[in-house]
Amino acid sequence: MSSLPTKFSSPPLLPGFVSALEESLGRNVKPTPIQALSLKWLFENNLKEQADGQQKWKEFLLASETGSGKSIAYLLPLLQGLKVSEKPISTPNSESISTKPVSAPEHAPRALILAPTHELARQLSGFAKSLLHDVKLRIMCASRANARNRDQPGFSSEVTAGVSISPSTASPASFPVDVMVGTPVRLMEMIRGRGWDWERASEKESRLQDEERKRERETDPWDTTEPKSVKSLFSNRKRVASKELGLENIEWVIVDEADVLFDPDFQETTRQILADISAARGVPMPEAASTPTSYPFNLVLTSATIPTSLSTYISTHHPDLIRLASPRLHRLPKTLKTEYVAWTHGTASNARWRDVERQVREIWQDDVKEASFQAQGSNKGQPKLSKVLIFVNKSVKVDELGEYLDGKGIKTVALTGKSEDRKKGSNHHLDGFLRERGRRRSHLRDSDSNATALNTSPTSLDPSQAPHVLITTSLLSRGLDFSPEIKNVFIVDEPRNMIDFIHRAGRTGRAGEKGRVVIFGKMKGRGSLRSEEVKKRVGVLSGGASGKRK
Ligand SMILES: Nc1ncnc2c1ncn2[C@@H]1O[C@H](COP(=O)(O)OP(=O)(O)OP(=O)(O)O)[C@@H](O)[C@H]1O
Repeated sequence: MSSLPTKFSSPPLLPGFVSALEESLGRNVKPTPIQALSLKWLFENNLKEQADGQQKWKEFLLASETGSGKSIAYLLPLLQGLKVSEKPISTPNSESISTKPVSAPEHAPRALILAPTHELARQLSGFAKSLLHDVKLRIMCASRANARNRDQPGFSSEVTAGVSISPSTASPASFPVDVMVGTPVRLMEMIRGRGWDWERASEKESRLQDEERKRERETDPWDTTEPKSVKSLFSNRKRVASKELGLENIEWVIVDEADVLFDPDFQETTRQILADISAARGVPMPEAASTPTSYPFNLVLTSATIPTSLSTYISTHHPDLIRLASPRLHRLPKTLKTEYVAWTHGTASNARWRDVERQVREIWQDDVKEASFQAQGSNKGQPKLSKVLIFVNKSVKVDELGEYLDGKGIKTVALTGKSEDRKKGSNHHLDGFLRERGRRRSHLRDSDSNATALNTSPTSLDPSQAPHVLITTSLLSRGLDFSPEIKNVFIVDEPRNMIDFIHRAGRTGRAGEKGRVVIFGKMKGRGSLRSEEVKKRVGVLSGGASGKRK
């Protein structure tokens, strides 16, 4: 362990990556434990092999607690690997383009990043882009917002590093994409050809992604067995449109949130994509192989939790995969405090919502007290109130709670798999809740007065005008890097299992910041045994620290 790198330095990293990291995360940024492991094993070894001319395809698992920086842990080796082996970009007049077959797919990236939701795909592509201010590579998010109109060729304004492509000037050939980020379903659409029933595909994707809908059966809340597989997403589809994504150039595949993407719901699609890439690169995979699989590309899986299904998949198919795990895997981040709140008005929905409202208001009262204590006589104006992220188990409860709080003058964003806003493909429905990183933010940090002026207009500070509460199901519990303004996560319904709990709780207390998880439950009398059990199990995840009961 002593030989693990303790700083990001160049070399081995290209100087542009070090400056981008410092710009985004601060001058004295140091690798987190999982990043140190990845720099050593994934990055340095790769360089050595490159130097010896003996490069082999690698398989890695990066496993560490939520908010511990797994994205950078894989992005650095990936982006540098692509940059170092980059070939000169073709110009529009070059031979390679003029001889390109008319039917060739629009994009032939060198890397794919798979994520379970389009919100995460979009955030990851933005995150990768923030590392590419100086080192230029092209990132594209394969979200629906970028999909071509069915009747109109061309593609819409897109995310690239350094270059913004607009529909009028965009030519995939003149701006070849290096990294494509997307959900398995959307990527499959691009690989196999869109047209195999777009509407049904999107409906099914929403259904798969909405944990509440796929797990709305009564189970032991601590049961981590996965739900039954759904039928193939692709069996009955017509393929009419041409393929948008060529796979023959792919050298890296990252499977983010691998435990979800290899669970029985997604596994078929994920593995189909891997098999398609393999075949495109000249190594067809035998059908229904339960034997070890060697893909002709680097494969990196990441996860904050390793359920049995993922572990079994890895042991069966990738016995040589190198597992890099941080010491705190399957623990809650150290900076996360857990608290328990008893239902005081009974457990019927409306009674519960009153307790939830009370807790939200208490947090804001504390914020006001804290702000006035800090201001001490100086007139600093309206205080900034914390944002609260609330998880419930069912979509119908998301809507109910949203309506209740809105009725009480607390503006909310209530999101389920079916929410219309999600279908637009951008992340605007999460504005104010997701973390913003990159040049703009670090510039704001350098000039606090400007930041204050920009972010604290009276309307944006007023929770009856600007949403300070986000309500959702487990749908948004995976991978999203929420703003540090979300200091409180409420777990209103009993968590279905500990894996689900870890991911929900882990939306706060990220990157060493303080966070608080409030777990509601029946704390006395009949039905309180469940809460006792929850408390015990959460205590184990926190390293034995017991939470406070109100
Ligand atoms: N070395 C570092 N120092 C400080 N902050 C960091 C560092 N590396 C990453 N971060 C920040 O930590 C936050 C969490 O990172 P990231 O989203 O990659 O975590 P994660 O491990 O993937 O979490 P999850 O399991 O929830 O997906 C991000 O805001 C990221 O910018």
